[in-house]
Amino acid sequence: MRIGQGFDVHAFGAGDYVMLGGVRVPHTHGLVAHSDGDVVIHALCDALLGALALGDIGRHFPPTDPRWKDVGSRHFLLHCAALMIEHGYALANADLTVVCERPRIGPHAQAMRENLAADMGCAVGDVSVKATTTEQLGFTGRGEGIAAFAVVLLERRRPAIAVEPADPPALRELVARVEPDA
Ligand SMILES: Nc1ccn([C@@H]2O[C@H](COP(=O)(O)O)[C@@H](O)[C@H]2O)c(=O)n1
Ligand SMILES: C[C@@]1(CO)OP(=O)(O)OP(=O)(O)OC[C@H]1O
Repeated sequence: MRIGQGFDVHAFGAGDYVMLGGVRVPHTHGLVAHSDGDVVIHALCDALLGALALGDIGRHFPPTDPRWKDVGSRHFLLHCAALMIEHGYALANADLTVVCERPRIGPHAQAMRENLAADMGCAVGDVSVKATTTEQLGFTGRGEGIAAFAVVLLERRRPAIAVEPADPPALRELVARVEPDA
């Protein structure tokens, strides 16, 4: 078994929605980022990479690389899930906490869980999405941005297989064809 944790922050900027867990959530602001700014997925990617001791999201997708400009973060998650499979691990469970005053996360948590589970090739019941405010304290409390924490546990459930870096549809096909309980 391997454990990993991840943390990310993005500041609010211009816009009228935020991407969180692959869900487009209407809001009074957007998130400033090189990619789509999905702070939930970035924290989850870092937790997966941390569990595998493979560095961090910026090592795999440098924020200076124009290829990742405005890219949807589910691409990054599929890549990390493929690395997990390549190294012979499956997700036991993931537990995520989103920290912000607004937007409210509760109404969107189930849709986020479904997206994240689909991208990691696991059951929705293995992915938890929680939220909290910081009681108006600190940068999240002042409404300056969103923070997210992720913890994952990986189980060695299958032999390692070779995975070539690939486009999102190919990564999705790879994740889908590996049964969660295989
Ligand atoms: N952005 C958020 C923040 C919180 N929630 C939900 O509200 C509950 C109470 O939050 P406190 O910070 O006052 O403890 C929390 O447990 C979440 O269920 C939310 O949906 N979105
Ligand atoms: C996701 C990446 C992609 O270039 O950029 P950002 O969207 O700015 O997000 P951040 O969490 O600051 O950095 C990680 C980068 O890999």
